[in-house]
Amino acid sequence: MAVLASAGSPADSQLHPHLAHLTALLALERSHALASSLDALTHLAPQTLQARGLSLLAVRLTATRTGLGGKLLAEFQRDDAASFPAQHAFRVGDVVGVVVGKKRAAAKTAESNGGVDNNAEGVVTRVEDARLTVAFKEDFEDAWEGKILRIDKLANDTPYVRMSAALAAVQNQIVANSLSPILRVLLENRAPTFRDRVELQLYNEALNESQREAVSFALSANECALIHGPPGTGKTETVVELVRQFVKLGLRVLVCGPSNISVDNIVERLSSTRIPLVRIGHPARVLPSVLSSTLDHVLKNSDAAQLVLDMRAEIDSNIRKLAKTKSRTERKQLWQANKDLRRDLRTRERAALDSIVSASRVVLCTLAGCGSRTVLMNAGEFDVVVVDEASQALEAETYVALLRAPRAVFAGDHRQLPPTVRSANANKGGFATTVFDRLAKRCPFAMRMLDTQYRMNEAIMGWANGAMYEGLLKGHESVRTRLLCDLQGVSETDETRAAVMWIDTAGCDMWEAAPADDKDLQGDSHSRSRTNPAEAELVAKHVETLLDAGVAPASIAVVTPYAAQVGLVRAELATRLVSASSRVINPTEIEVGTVDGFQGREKDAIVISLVRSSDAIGISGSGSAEVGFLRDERRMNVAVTRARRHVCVVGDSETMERAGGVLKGLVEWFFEHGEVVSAHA
Ligand SMILES: Nc1ncnc2c1ncn2[C@@H]1O[C@H](COP(=O)(O)OP(=O)(O)OP(=O)(O)O)[C@@H](O)[C@H]1O
Repeated sequence: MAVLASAGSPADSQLHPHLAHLTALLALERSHALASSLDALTHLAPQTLQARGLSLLAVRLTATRTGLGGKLLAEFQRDDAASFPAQHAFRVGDVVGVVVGKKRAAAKTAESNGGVDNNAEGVVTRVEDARLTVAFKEDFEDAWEGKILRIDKLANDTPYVRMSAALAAVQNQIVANSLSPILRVLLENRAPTFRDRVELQLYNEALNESQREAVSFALSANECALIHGPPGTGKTETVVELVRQFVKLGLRVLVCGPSNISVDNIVERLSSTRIPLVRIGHPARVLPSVLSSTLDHVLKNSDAAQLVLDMRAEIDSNIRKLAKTKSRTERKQLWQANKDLRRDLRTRERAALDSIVSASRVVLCTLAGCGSRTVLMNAGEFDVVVVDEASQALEAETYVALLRAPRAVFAGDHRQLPPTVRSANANKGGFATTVFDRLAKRCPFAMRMLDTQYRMNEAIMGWANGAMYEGLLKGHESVRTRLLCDLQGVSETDETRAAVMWIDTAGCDMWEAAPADDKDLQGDSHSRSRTNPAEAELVAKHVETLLDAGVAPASIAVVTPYAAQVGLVRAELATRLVSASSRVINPTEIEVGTVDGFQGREKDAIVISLVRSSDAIGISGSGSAEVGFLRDERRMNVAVTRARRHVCVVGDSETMERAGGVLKGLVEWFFEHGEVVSAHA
């Protein structure tokens, strides 16, 4: 890959085999992720792109302001000032590119974002009916003034660039023999070591025994420790306590997760403590509740902000003058003045940002965010990195964070789904295997499991406990017997009294629909191809029964492994619920999604549509039914453990039993411990 092959890179013979393998897989994944966007942008007609929601045509620059970091905040509207097409897919946080005219220049390679030879890339900060606001690092006003423009949604290449750079940096450390202790454990197969424990003075006295043990154990790790948190066991609570303990010891902590939401969950809980912390990340991409912890916000309220206020005022006054000036020469001068002012502003703000970051005891950002300039400036200054949702993080992206500290704690659950990998070949090569997976397998002694869950009725927990957690999980007494009928306004019915239920389609000829294209066995495309219309009807009927008993729509979610089934269930719910005229329910309040998309979430009632149902067709030579990626036990684990009070599986028990393994066990457990109803009933 480009980064490893660059000047000063090690010779092939010095490449660490595992890093070389990861680098190759990263290249596959990156080109797969960028290819579809690149293809569309360079080969589809502008009108087609607009119809698909990927481009906005015939727009103009209507206003500019100066945002934090000297960024140019540009507002765009359609030339006719009308609303944007309803189907557009532009969202806050998206990376977009602006082109003068209607056509994009032909792509060169996938190396630049989307392959376009245009560097006017920005991040969407606001989406309104007829106005789009985008933040740019550079000035483009003079190029866009008075012109008809086109805005395209681009693939975000930044994470891939940062992962590449991290792998190359680690490789260089190997050559220089300067690997940090945590990287030595990972890449030289050294065993993690632990020091003597010290007595703990907890901030959160409510932590249970296993949470306390996990905190104390992680504090004693010299290189790394794993905190295994099955669903609802208070992983985040534990991580928050751990971070506070690290700070108490005088350490500087970098807290990361693979997604913005994983980071924000911790920011939300940590910000109520008095620890000086800062959340690094584009404000457009963070939860509104944590905005006040973002670097941009802290900067705005710092002393340094005063210094730059005058400069901003001058820029904005130039912008006002520009609106009144007709002279081309004068306009050019004003643009140039603003360019210079913004550059100056950026330099000053950068210095201020760096001083805020270095004064923070705790810095929080995504794993890929650790490769940003702001964090890089502080490289080497962190004592420990804490990675939450580590079992959802690509190994390559984890290295971006691991380069910043000698020691790490990983929290996650390798019994739930791994990170999504789009390229089938990268997946086959093991790109979804996480650092957490590797360490949990190689060094189980470096892991502590949280054993008390605060989410599920005991019957819901039961199957997952046996199948995934060696029976070590306990239900806290506050949740052990919780049912839907205990909720206010919910009446007692067979359904609301049942924690675990199976609506069985066996023998009902409710077959799955033939896949549209079964050739592509890559996870998501494969999943998109399966539906089961009769099952969708049963799901909608069950949801209606729950609503009739008084369960709130927002307390119910439907999950299914197959993306195509999501659409079918939504349509079925809309038809069924809207046609019942006595009901004042908006069917969209009931969340319907894929199992993969619902990881990390929970609801009082979960209805699972299994989809797969076949008789002789699809039975393999071994006699087991072909059930595709439903067989992944981690997917079933995630599906079932989203529920607090009620989980209802709608599916064909015969097909599942023939599939064997975890699915056979699921049927047996539900049939023994739950309410079973035939779809015939
Ligand atoms: N020791 C405890 N005593 C009482 N409640 C607790 C305790 N630890 C966690 N909880 C509660 O359990 C719930 C789940 O906790 P938390 O969000 O930390 O879990 P998690 O493991 O991060 O969840 P997920 O499975 O979604 O990753 C929260 O409502 C939290 O307040």
